[in-house]
Amino acid sequence: MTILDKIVEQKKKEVAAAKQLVSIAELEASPYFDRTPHSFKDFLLAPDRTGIIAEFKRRSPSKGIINDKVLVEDVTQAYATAGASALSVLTDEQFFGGAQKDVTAARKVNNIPILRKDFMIDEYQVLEAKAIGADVILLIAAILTPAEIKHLAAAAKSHGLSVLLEVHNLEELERSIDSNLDAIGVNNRNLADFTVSVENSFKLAEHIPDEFIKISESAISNTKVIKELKEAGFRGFLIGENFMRQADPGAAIREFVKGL
Ligand SMILES: O=C(O)c1ccccc1NCC(=O)[C@H](O)[C@H](O)COP(=O)(O)O
Repeated sequence: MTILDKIVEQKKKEVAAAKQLVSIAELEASPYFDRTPHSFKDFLLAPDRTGIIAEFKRRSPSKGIINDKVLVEDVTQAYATAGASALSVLTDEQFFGGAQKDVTAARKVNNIPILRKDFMIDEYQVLEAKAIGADVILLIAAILTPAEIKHLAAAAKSHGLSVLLEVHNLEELERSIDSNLDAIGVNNRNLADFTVSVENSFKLAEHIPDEFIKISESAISNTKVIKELKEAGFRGFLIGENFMRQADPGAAIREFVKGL
């Protein structure tokens, strides 16, 4: 069983439990439910921002604890002030040490798009994303069928949320394209064995249709590679560990953007 299988198995249990605890009517009663989300595309294409999607990530299956000493409000505000185009906040607790309340805490102090970073398998989680104040959801092709992607992307759109599809190879990309997607992210981390290679983004770039914003995800640790990715057509750069492993992730992003 791969780590991804384990995460999905756990996620199914969590979603079933959440449905018993919080009804859809209660999610819809959240003060954030009627909020108009920020457009992921608009912020990624804004010339005065960096294209960086800066991630708040306490730990991960591949690295264990990365940083559990910092506050989500402090780090995400520092990310936004440094020029991040969007924030990514992990809400998976078991494997990443995240929480849904982290998104709401980041929402209260930031005015740029927030990606609810989790393993989405059910429409209920899309409603949760809206209720906690997120603007963007992630759909991971490796764990979803084309029909599930279509359904979840349409559900997100109907609530004004942007949709980022994550792929790892050409087969996933070709079977998952859908008109309700806003952006396609190439994950440079193989989620089955955790090996990383930014080459994966360069390899898949030309296969991503132009109507979708191209995003490169994971293992981005220097500004030289961002310049090369931009030349290959990428407009978004999802960076977590490179900032979060520092005692002060805000200082780390400030230093990083000087090199762009
Ligand atoms: O990061 C992991 O170990 C991981 C393991 C299994 C599934 C997903 C995983 N990461 C999710 C991500 O996609 C990254 O958090 C994100 O792209 C940022 O990557 P990085 O800059 O390398 O922290």
